[in-house]
Amino acid sequence: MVLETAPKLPVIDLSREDLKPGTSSWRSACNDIRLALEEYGSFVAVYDKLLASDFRKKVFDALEELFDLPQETKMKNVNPKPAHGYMGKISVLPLHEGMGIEYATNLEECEKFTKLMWPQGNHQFSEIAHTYANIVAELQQLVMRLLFESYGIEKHYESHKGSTTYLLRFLKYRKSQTDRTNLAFKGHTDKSFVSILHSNHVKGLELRIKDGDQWLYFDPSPTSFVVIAGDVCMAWSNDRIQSCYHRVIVDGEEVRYALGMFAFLNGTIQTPEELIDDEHPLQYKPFDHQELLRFYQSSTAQNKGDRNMMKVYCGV
Ligand SMILES: O=C(O)CCC(=O)C(=O)O
Ligand SMILES: [Fe+2]
Repeated sequence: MVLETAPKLPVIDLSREDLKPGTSSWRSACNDIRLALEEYGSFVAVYDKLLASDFRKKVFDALEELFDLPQETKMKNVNPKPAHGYMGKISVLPLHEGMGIEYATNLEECEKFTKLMWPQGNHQFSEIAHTYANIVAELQQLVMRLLFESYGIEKHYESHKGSTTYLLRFLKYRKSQTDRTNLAFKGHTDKSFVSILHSNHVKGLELRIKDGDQWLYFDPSPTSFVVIAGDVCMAWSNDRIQSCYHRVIVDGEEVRYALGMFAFLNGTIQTPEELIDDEHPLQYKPFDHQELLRFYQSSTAQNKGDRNMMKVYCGV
């Protein structure tokens, strides 16, 4: 149950004109982001870049058009990595359908996906997916830059940015006519470094803050993006940041459309030495993100849900 008295997620405005390196608003954004991620594993970023030229409406119209395609077409979105390709009626989540474009900041990848869905072509869709992916990648990079700077490790930021790739997922949720459950996406932590979620006006995303047993609900708005720390960020940060446990509930009759941008890293991931000290002894050995995904994939359903999976995989 979501308690009426539940605290709200921190909200951080990243659209401000004066948010420039070296300014006091930049320094306070650095601080706010680190505190939010350390205390909540998540925050709401206010970012207005979808609003220009009615672009946000085009995004959700495109999602509707995509999910209206026949089931056998959507099932052509195949990717062996976990939660990268089509998930839907074939999965154990009857209320949830998802599709994904890996490396979505590249136009060719968006075109490849579009060609699978619309062999006759749909130039507009690939443009929209590509533009959306790049807007949200820019937001993710801003968040990372602020976070690295607040830890005093800005010298590592460019290489981090250079090794980041993005999976864009399109999500649709609706109330089931037959099932009694309203749990559309069961509680989990993401295997990404960070994830950025955006949805239409329909509520559903709930998040649990560190060590708490209360669910906080997210109230969507056209300029709100939920930034969620994934398990990889938790290991990288030496447990300073806890990955955020979250789920999706569908209650009403309205269809919920959402988009998730998941950041993954190439190459070996290790905790920067600046984040290791007497108070924070090293918790995780260096690891590879793709191998972590394979480990996750080969785990039993029970281990997949284990909050200690990172410790089992690469704990010191
Ligand atoms: O639909 C959402 O807002 C959340 C989706 C999600 O948690 C995921 O795809 O990992
Ligand atoms: Fe998730």
